[in-house]
Amino acid sequence: MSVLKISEVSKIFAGPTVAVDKFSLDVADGELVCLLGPSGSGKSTLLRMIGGFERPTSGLITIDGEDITHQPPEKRPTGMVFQSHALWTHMNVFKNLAFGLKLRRLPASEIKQRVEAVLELVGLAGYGGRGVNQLSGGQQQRVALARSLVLEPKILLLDEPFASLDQHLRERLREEVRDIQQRLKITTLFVTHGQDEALAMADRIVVMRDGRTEQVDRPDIIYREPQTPFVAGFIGTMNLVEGEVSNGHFKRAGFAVDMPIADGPAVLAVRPEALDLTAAEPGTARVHRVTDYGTHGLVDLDLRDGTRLKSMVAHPDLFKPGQGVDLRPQAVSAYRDNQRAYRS
Ligand SMILES: Nc1ncnc2c1ncn2[C@@H]1O[C@H](COP(=O)(O)OP(=O)(O)OP(=O)(O)O)[C@@H](O)[C@H]1O
Repeated sequence: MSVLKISEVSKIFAGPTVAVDKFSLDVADGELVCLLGPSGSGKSTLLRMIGGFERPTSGLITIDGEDITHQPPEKRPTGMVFQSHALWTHMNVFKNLAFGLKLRRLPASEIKQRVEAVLELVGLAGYGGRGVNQLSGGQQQRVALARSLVLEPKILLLDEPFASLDQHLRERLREEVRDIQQRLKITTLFVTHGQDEALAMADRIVVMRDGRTEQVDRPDIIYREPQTPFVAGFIGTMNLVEGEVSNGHFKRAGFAVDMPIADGPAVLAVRPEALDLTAAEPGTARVHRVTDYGTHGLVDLDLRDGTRLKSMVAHPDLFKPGQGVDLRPQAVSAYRDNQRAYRS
C-alpha cells in the first residue's frame, strides 16, 4: 500500500532553474527509499517539497490519500532531519525534544515518558539533562533524529543527516537508523550522495539526474542491472567502454565481446569483478598497475589504444606491470543512446 504519492511534481526556481522536473514516485508503508544523485540533481529540493519547506511549481503530493501539496510543514505528518541539525543550543536535550510535544499540549507525564522512550531508542538514555553543546557531533545528530521521531511522524525525511560526520561514525549511525526505521516501521525518505549509504540502507533507490528519475529499483538491481550508462557509471566502480557493434560483436581496440544487437556505436559496461584476466602474449591488453588489498587485488590495464580498464582478481601476485593479458568479461551490459540496456 502506498502511503506517499508524488505525482508529476516540478520545481522551477527563478533563473529559471528546473530543479525538479515532473517527478513521480509512490512510496509504500514502512519503506526506506534513498534519493541518490550527483550534486544539483534536485534531491534536497524534492525532499523539502515533501516536508513543506519549498512550494512545488506544479504537481501533487498526497499522504494517505490526502492532498498536502500546499500545507505548511507543521500541518503535515512528516518529520524532517537536516544536514545541519539546528538544535536549540540554549535548551538541554530534554527540552529540545519536549518542545514540539508542549506545542501539542500533551500532559507533562506523557511528554516525559515519550522523550525518555525516544532517547532510549537513539541510544542516549540518561542524556536528557545534558546541554546540546556538551554532546559530540554524532550525539547531536541522534538528538536531531530523536526530535523528529518523538512527534511520531508518518513519514521521516532525512536530508544527508550524516554528511558532516567522519566515515566510521557515519557507518555506525546509518546502521542504527536502519535498525530504528525497521523497528518503528516508519516510512522514510533519505537523501544522500553516498552510494554506499544508499546500497546499504535502502529498500529502493531512486537515482536522480537533472531533477528526474534515471532509475528506481532495489539496490541489488541498481547495482547489477543499471538501466542507463549514467546509473552504470554512478553506482560502484564500472568499466564503461565506448565502441562499435558490427556483426554481433562489440569491438574496441582489439577487445571484442559477443553482443547480438544491431550494428552501430554502443557503450559497454562491465564491473571489475566480472572482468576475468588470463596471461597472454601479446594479449588484448597490458597490465599497468597491480594493487593488493589483502582480500583481493585490483589490476589496472590498458587496451591497445590506451583505454584504461579495471579488473578485480583473487590472486594479484599472478600479474605484473607490463605483462600481456586476455580479457574474459562474464556479465556485460551494452547501451545505446536513449535505449534500455541490453545484457548478455
Ligand atoms: N533556493 C534556490 N534558488 C535557486 N535555485 C536553487 C535553490 N535551491 C536549489 N536550487 C537549484 O536547484 C538545483 C537542485 O538543487 P538541490 O539542492 O535540490 O540538489 P541536490 O541534488 O540536493 O544537491 P546536493 O547534493 O548538492 O545537495 C540546483 O541547480 C540548485 O542550484
